[in-house]
Amino acid sequence: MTSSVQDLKADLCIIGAGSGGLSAAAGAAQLGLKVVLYEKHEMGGDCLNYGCVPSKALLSAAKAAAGVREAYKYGIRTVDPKTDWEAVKAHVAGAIATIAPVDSQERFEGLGVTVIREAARFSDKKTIVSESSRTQARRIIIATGSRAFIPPIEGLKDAPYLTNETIFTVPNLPRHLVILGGGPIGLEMAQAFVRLGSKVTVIEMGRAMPRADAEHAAIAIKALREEGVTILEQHKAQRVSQENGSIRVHTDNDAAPMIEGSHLLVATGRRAVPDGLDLEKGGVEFNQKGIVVGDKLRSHSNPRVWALGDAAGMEQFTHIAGWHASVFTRRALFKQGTKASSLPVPAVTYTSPEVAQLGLTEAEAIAKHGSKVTTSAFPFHENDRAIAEGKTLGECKLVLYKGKLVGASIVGEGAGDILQLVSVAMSNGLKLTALTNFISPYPTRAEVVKRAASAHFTPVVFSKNAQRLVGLLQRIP
Ligand SMILES: Cc1cc2nc3c(=O)[nH]c(=O)nc-3n(C[C@H](O)[C@H](O)[C@H](O)COP(=O)(O)OP(=O)(O)OC[C@H]3O[C@@H](n4cnc5c(N)ncnc54)[C@H](O)[C@@H]3O)c2cc1C
Ligand SMILES: NC(=O)c1ccc[n+]([C@@H]2O[C@H](COP(=O)([O-])OP(=O)(O)OC[C@H]3O[C@@H](n4cnc5c(N)ncnc54)[C@H](O)[C@@H]3O)[C@@H](O)[C@H]2O)c1
Repeated sequence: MTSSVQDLKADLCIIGAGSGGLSAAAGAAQLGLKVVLYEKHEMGGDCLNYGCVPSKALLSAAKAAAGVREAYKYGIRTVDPKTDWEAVKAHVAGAIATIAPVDSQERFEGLGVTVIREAARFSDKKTIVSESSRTQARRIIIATGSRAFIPPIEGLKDAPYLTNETIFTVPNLPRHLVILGGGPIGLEMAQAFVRLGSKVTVIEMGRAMPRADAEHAAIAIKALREEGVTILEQHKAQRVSQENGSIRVHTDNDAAPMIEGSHLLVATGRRAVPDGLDLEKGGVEFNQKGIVVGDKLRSHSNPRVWALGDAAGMEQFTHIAGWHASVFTRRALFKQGTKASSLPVPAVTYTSPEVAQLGLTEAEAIAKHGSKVTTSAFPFHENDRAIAEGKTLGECKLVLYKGKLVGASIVGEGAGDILQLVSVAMSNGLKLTALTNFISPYPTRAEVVKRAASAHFTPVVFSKNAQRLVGLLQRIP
């Protein structure tokens, strides 16, 4: 520590200026609290710099290429698209640069937040220190995110592997990208690169998209395979070796015991990393998932401390980090009883087709509630907008327990946007009838939600009893 250490007092000290930390800082500062925010790297964290934004920007470039390839289906003649990798990277960088001001130091200083661009750590239970500062705070938020988990596979650490921090700036478009992991990162990147012209092989030790509805995941996986992605399920990577500039991944499955590629992307999950935080000095308990907090997001061992986003060891999404900031604000500042589990969690994998999940999957609902679980579904191939646009692959499936919504899964074009309708209904405890009792503009894809909900009532609405009732009512003049 330098001799000129700045002593600060704060209502709230936040470590990490990613989605969770920034949302909490903006809320608290605008409510009049004195906030000190530490960030050791880039403002905006993973989502802006190495996660959601670059991945969705890359996917959009890839979708443009796919659109050109598909144009003939609509009567449009084109030539085969060519990828200018430098220009694609410029598009990705441009998206980051356009959003960056919203997360910038200047914006947060404008809100009254003291921003310190240094690594922070605990020096005791209520004090955070950095190279040039010491902050005593009434409340402390740990929002330090997560990092790519590199599994202990023989030879991997010595191989020139890529992660989400390097894939978006890789110098040349990979000739053959081998991806370890068939989760959202692996599959989004697989589709992006195959569409941009790389050969792509995904090695997954279990089922690809393991957390999604099994039927809907299968639809998306089939579509990716049809586009040329090789997806090897039930293949566990066991060893990595290098040979004449290429990388070999050796698996435990004789069907494909060795895959050789030009580049290797590791996408085998993400872990919260406490290194450098001196959590023991802060009396903050930590395990391999993250900071030990319950549904209230508050450390059991040091109640002054809260954990938000990926550091809290729950679902790893930007919208969850934002929601955690909201839970903190409601609990700590407004003394409300909101918990992290108060609302159902949406998860969307942005492949084409998208796979969007909310609350329980059908399998999870059956495991939890048993045989009274039913589903009500509607296929995209009966949706007029999908037909008109030639994108009929997909389905909306509502999961019900005793007629009450407990989950939903949608696979298809725009699934993530369409899911929001169900999210509003479920989050606000609306009855299933709420999803039938509105005028849905025609022709929209989101009509599938109304049709799936209506399908649940069809047997009753058009039953013999209903026909009898209508017959009787007709006698009334
Ligand atoms: C490739 C990829 C694609 C993704 N796509 C999506 C998506 O489409 N939708 C979605 O919802 N989620 C997506 N995610 C997940 C999402 O990015 C994370 O869940 C989200 O960024 C978590 O936010 P956070 O605030 O917890 O952490 P982060 O955004 O990681 O921020 C943590 C910050 O803390 C800083 N920090 C750490 N330690 C210290 C310290 N000691 N002192 C000071 N600063 C520190 C870090 O530098 C970092 O800036 C994606 C992730 C990846 C990797
Ligand atoms: N669209 C989105 O919202 C989005 C996109 C990307 C990432 N994310 C977030 O980032 C997190 C991390 O994503 P991820 O895809 O890296 O992790 P993940 O945990 O979702 O998937 C990792 C996959 O790697 C497999 N795997 C692990 N070790 C293996 C081995 N040795 N050989 C073969 N397969 C192996 C696992 O079985 C698993 O299916 C996600 O949980 C998600 O919350 C979200």
